[in-house]
Amino acid sequence: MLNGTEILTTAQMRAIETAAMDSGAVTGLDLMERAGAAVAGQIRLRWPKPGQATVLCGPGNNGGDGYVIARLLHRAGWRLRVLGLDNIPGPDAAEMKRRWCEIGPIEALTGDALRRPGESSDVYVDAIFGTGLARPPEGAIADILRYLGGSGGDRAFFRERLVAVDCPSGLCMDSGAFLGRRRQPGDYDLQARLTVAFDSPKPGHLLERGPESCGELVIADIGLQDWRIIEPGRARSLRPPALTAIWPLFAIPDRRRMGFESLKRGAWLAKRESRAGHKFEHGHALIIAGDFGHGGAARLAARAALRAGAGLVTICPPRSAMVEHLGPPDALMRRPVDEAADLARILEDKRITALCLGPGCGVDRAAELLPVALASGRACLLDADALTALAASGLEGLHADCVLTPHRGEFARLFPDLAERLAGPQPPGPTGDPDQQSHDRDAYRAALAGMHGPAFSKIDAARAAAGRAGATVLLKGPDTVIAEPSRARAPRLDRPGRAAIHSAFDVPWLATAGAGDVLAGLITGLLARDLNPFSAATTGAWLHAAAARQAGPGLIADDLPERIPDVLDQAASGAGGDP
Ligand SMILES: NC(=O)C1=CN([C@@H]2O[C@H](COP(=O)(O)OP(=O)(O)OC[C@H]3O[C@@H](n4cnc5c(N)ncnc54)[C@H](O)[C@@H]3O)[C@@H](O)[C@H]2O)[C@@H](O)CC1
Ligand SMILES: Nc1ncnc2c1ncn2[C@@H]1O[C@H](COP(=O)(O)OP(=O)(O)O)[C@@H](O)[C@H]1O
Ligand SMILES: [K+]
Repeated sequence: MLNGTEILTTAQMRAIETAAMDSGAVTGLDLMERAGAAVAGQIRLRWPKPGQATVLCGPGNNGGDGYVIARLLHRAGWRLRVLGLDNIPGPDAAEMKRRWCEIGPIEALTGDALRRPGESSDVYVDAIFGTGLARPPEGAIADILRYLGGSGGDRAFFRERLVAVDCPSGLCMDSGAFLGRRRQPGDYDLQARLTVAFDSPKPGHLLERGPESCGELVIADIGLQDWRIIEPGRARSLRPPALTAIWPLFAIPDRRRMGFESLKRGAWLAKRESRAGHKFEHGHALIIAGDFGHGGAARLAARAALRAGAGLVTICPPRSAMVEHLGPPDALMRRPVDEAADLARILEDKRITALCLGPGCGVDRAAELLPVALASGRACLLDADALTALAASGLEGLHADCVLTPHRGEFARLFPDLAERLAGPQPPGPTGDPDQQSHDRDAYRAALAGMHGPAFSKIDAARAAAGRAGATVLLKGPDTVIAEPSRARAPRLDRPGRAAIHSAFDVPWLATAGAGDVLAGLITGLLARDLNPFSAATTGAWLHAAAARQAGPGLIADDLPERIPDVLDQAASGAGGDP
């Protein structure tokens, strides 16, 4: 299991490489040789018997890596076909290309060459584009990428044989979107068996289409440690399905420290054990429930808040629905809340440290109670109906101790413009595929021409939302992103708050009714225990997925809180890994 570590944006990665090269301690050629050697080594590990490899080299340094890989595989006894472009790449890639040319020929990088009958290879190395992808692939290269993605009917063939250098080409490493393609899974998206990335994962390896497209992800050390901090003992190889990590991410390259922050979960647990504290020292969480017949969601949240270690948890349905909450757990307290004044009265008790509003609440009731909840200044977890109410009120009254936990639909209600950007860039035409939309081809090309740089990512969206809300935002999904507002006194665009990705692609059974309510309860319990909003949200996301992992397929939301003790036990003993 992978422990929490840093991810780097492509800009940060470039900053580190530049710092390393500027120091004079390492050259670009050295780095390229190491990168190529890492990929060739991983290939030889998986295919111990030398076979035939086709290496596809693009116009930049990613292609340079490809020429190194070809040379090293050739030296190891492989038969090589190298397809490349007739361009003059940067000096390092040009030198690697020259060294390959002393060994063998370069064929033109065209679909026809790739498709030539009788030229089947055991391994195809995709060294076309890496971090330098600046716009959607077009023309012959787009054709090649579609072919590798199975447009010739060979999807399974390439999925077994494709090794991507740094990333599958066309994937935007800052967002996990295929540039110029639909954000949803598309036909012929590249799917590699293995991706070898350098130094650190990038957001695109973990978000959206990245995990599926990359296949097994190996992070190769190319000796850039001195220009960043590496957490001791960190795992360096991972399979996306096994990812459970929290990945703090900072936007500002800082050569001394790239911003890793251990969540110190072990220490946090130990602190709890060592406190000879009264139950109130572990906080008191209030869970607002809805009308009769809708109490299940709030009860799931309440159970989760108890399991997360809140000292006390009180559920607050309307008086008419109290009877629905008379069953277990007996640890749960019950108090009726019919209207805002009732809630205000309960909140006069200063020992109440956090509230959860939204699950099963009903939009009208959430709208009525929201102002009192927010005005109380208590830590507030807002989910489900509270988010709908919040969207209608224009985010009014939010403060820094609030955590919003929208899924995509709720996010779109709260931040329609951000959701729209996140759904794009959408090339014109119903399918967005120029081959299927020939009448729209000109418009498509015009749109592509205007596209530069990384696509707007889920991290960008969550960060912008957190900045706007002045609160922590957890945007749900298999690639949950958590962002906090800027902690700078005056919010600065170039200094956003922390962000983390929590990857749960390996537990698709978590997408089940009520799972979100449990997450809301876990985070509320942690808020009640005085974790700061960002830590509560990241820790809650981790606990949630870890519980789902333990429960396995067949999970229903009710199972999740019951798994928490085992998850905590394993985390405390180190067996479950420190997220
Ligand atoms: N910078 C370094 O020192 C190192 C870089 N390495 C490799 O270098 C890669 C980054 O290299 P580059 O920055 O040269 O970038 P890439 O090789 O990823 O691609 C950049 C080139 O492709 C062109 N390009 C971008 N999008 C295009 C499109 N849609 N259609 C046609 N051409 C397009 C650019 O104009 C540029 O010529 C990394 O991913 C990694 O594989 C490694 O060798 C390690 C060391
Ligand atoms: N494919 C998936 N794999 C893993 N986790 C997922 C997946 N889809 C959704 N989730 C997680 O499941 C939970 C579902 O929450 P939500 O959408 O609010 O559902 P509900 O309202 O039914 O509880 C969230 O924590 C989300 O991150
Ligand atoms: K690549």
